Amino acid sequence: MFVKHQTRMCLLRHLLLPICLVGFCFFSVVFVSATPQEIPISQASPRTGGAQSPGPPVVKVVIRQDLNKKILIALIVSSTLLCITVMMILYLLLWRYRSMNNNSFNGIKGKSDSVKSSGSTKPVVHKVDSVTKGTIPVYEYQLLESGTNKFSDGNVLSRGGRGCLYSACLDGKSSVTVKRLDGGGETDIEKQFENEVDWLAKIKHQNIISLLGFSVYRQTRCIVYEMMQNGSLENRLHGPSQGSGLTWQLRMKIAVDIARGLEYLHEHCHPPVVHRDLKSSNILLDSDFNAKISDFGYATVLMTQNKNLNRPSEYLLDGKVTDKNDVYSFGVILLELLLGKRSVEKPSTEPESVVTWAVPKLSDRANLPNILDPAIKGTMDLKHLYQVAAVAVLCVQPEPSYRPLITDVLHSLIPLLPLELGGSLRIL
Ligand SMILES: Nc1ncnc2c1ncn2[C@@H]1O[C@H](COP(=O)(O)OP(=O)(O)OP(=O)(O)O)[C@@H](O)[C@H]1O
Repeated sequence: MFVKHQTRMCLLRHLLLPICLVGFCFFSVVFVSATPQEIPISQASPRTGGAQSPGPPVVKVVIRQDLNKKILIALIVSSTLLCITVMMILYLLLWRYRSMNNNSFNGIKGKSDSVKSSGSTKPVVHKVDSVTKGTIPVYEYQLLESGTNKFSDGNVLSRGGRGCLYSACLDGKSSVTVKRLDGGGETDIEKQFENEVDWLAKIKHQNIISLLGFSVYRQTRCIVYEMMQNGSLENRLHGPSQGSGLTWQLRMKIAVDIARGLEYLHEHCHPPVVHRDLKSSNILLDSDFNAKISDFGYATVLMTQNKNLNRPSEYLLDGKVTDKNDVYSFGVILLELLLGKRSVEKPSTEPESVVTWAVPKLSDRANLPNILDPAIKGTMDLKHLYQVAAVAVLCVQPEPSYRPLITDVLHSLIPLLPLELGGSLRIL
């Protein structure tokens, strides 16, 4: 409503000048037409007595010079009117073209007609109705531009396949993360952008990344998220620190956090949501190592290509997507946490999935301590280790129906996590 009102006001403002000019011309015409057209000159003879003799005829004298002047005025007025009408049409067309160009986005299911992000340089944040419920702040592009030092290289957190991620300071205090996607007209990027914003606008959970807002400017789409200071789980496990900062307990906390986020998607969202792109690079860690699931770009989009080898084979075969797909991906992450190996190792020849590498070895649990991530060797109760490994193997079963529900996974992990980290394990 607010945005519609604003649009109407803006239209009125733009039309005011032409309306005034037309009004002025209209009154000029009325005024000219209201002046006498003829000047009658009567030459009546003096009346004598009661007898009335027919007087001489009234002579109407039309002054020729005056007539010419009126024709001239009429011509000027009509040509001015014509000019103004043409100008008004051109002006309206130009205004419409400019507003379409500045805000060509028709996504978020039509809601972003309301996105008025480029008209002014004022750093204003509007709140508009989200797709379904709640509100999503719409940031002015200029605010994001200044918050990221004009999207400078110094602010780049990561360069992804679909765009760059920047750190930004929007209110002068806390920092946020801005994902900038260029090529918004391309349907693939547009769809992912819409998916991401649509889903995150609806989903609010402690273990799912928070959407702070978005912006649409020409072909550029930006999504603003909360800052996750400890980056991705992938980077923590396989980056320079090689998992040394992640203790056994912290790894269990991360596993439980992910399972909680997934349980929310599968069991508490109506209809259930399948993430479809769960992997360690999409698990983000905040300053307290709380894990949150991110990247909902594929949450409902049917994939034609499968870049993610974390995904189970049936995904490729018949394209059916069930919540068990996410359970498989969760199992892969659990194996990464236990073994410290990447989901897909890329040696010189064939890439090998951690599943095909680890599952045969895990058939004999006595092998487990030998293949465990060296960073956590000897730091946990062996019974707990076997239990977690058994859960991981169940999750990556080739047959989806043999995999457990994420809620069962969660409830088998909670007793292994200390009370102070959100589990139910009491350490005496
Ligand atoms: N909110 C955030 N706070 C801090 N770092 C983040 C945040 N979001 C993403 N990152 C970092 O940026 C990396 C890339 O994230 P992004 O979502 O841009 O990936 P992507 O471009 O979708 O790549 P891919 O398609 O391979 O998943 C993450 O792995 C993480 O390290």
